[in-house]
Amino acid sequence: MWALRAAVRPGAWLSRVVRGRGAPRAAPPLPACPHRALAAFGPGDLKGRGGGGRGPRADGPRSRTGEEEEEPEDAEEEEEELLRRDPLLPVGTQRVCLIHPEVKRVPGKPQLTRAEWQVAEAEALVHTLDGWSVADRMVVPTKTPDGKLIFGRGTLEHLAEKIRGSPEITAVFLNVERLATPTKKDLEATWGVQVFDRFTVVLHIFRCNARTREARLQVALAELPLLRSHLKSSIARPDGRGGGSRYIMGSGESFMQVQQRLLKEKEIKIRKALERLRKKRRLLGKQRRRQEFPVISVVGYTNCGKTTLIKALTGDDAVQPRDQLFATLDVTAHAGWLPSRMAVIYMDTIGFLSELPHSLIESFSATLEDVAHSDLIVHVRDVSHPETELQKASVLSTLHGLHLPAPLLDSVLEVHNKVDLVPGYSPAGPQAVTVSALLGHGLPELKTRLEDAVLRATGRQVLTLRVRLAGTQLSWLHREATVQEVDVIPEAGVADVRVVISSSAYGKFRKLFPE
Ligand SMILES: Nc1nc2c(ncn2[C@@H]2O[C@H](COP(=O)(O)OP(=O)(O)OP(=O)(O)O)[C@@H](O)[C@H]2O)c(=O)[nH]1
Ligand SMILES: [Mg+2]
Repeated sequence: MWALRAAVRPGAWLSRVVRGRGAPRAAPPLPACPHRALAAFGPGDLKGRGGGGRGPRADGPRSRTGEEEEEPEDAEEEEEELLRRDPLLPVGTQRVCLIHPEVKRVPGKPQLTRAEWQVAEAEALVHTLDGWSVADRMVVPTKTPDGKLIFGRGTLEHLAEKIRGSPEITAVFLNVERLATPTKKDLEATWGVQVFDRFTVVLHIFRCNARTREARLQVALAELPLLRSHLKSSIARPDGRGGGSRYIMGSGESFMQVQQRLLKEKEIKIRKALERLRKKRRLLGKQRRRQEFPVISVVGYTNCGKTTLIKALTGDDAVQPRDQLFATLDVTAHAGWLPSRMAVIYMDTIGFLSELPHSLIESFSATLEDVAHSDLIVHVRDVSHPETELQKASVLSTLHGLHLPAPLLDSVLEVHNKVDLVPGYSPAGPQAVTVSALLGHGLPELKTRLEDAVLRATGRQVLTLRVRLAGTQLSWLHREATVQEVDVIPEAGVADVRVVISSSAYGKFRKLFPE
């Protein structure tokens, strides 16, 4: 008896299914975006993040089944027009005074996030912007963080004194979700520098990192509330120069009404374009499921190492991890192989952030649709982060908000990453796998755990089947299942074949080749 090791080739069909994700293309230059953010996309990346035949290709594949709706010819030009060009933040060096309004704790109400963490996170956002640095940071108590005034008169004046007396400060980053335009203008007049809120800063980072058509349109959709608020405040100008009450000759509409109508039309167009792209994405998801590749979604807090881990698991050199918040803004698919040589697809997803501005969550939640359709979720955690537990809580609460199927939520595999930065680290529970994605430590153990979980989740099994060498059984198994090993028994004209096979494929096999 002699043994043949089965050669499992990636197969063109696999790369085809993996490829059609995301669809980045050479985007027109994005003005005023930090060089640091753009630099991370090498020239090759503009052709498609996956690169190397594995990543998404320029325009997504046409469906072989003819199910895909034809895209209108001028769709791309129309989309270009929907994307705003004027910068959200000033270009060049900025030394920011970071002001974090801290709401007094309500007794008896648990506080999930601590002020120091929120300040540290706001600082990380500032550092993501090219040329921006934090000159000073202050935690200022407030009772009304969402009110028109935020701070009382006395505090406001004290801050004004401090800011105006510090010439090195060129802007203020007020760590609130959104500032109403009139409040922003009042604060700017009092403090004598530009004032930015979290929404604008995060939106700017998103805009700079958005490469695919879907991500760019999502950003454009998230920007609409900002445009509406600017419109309202420009029209409410006390000098009356906003033109709100003037009627456009013959139209019966005031200037305000025309602008509002244009914004509404823009929103409808963006939503339509997004729906078109999402349909395409769902179709590719369906194709993947039809081919029965198990899908593993890799989720986690931003900067925890999701992309690095996928790169380590797949060996995909075109994957670009970066030390930056929100480096990944699109869900991308990458092929990998587990120890039994079963092909799987890893989905790299957008990182989570606590208190992500609302309209961004709404715009980007569709990207996480794919997570609901995966077979397994891997939750990557940066265990070297001082607030790793709070990050975990934040990720879990976002996952629960996605209304995922219960078995998927119950089977989440936790991966503790960056253990190289925590000497002697050992996880609290026995369930988590510890790795260093960067150094490649712990990956064999992780792959074994992934395989067990995938087999359990997908109802696949590892079987040894006896086949006749003369027939088509062996080639059928090669096509429809993952052949791990073939032990040929020449004298009997048969072989024992070890396969990973889904229950439906096994049913078909038994029907086609009854024993
Ligand atoms: N020391 C160490 N650094 C790591 C490890 N894994 C990732 N990193 C670093 O952490 C930073 C972020 O890594 P990414 O893989 O881009 O993180 P991400 O979770 O994909 O981030 P987003 O896409 O922004 O959400 C990079 O600088 C990586 O080199 C690790 O195991 N050890
Ligand atoms: Mg990433």
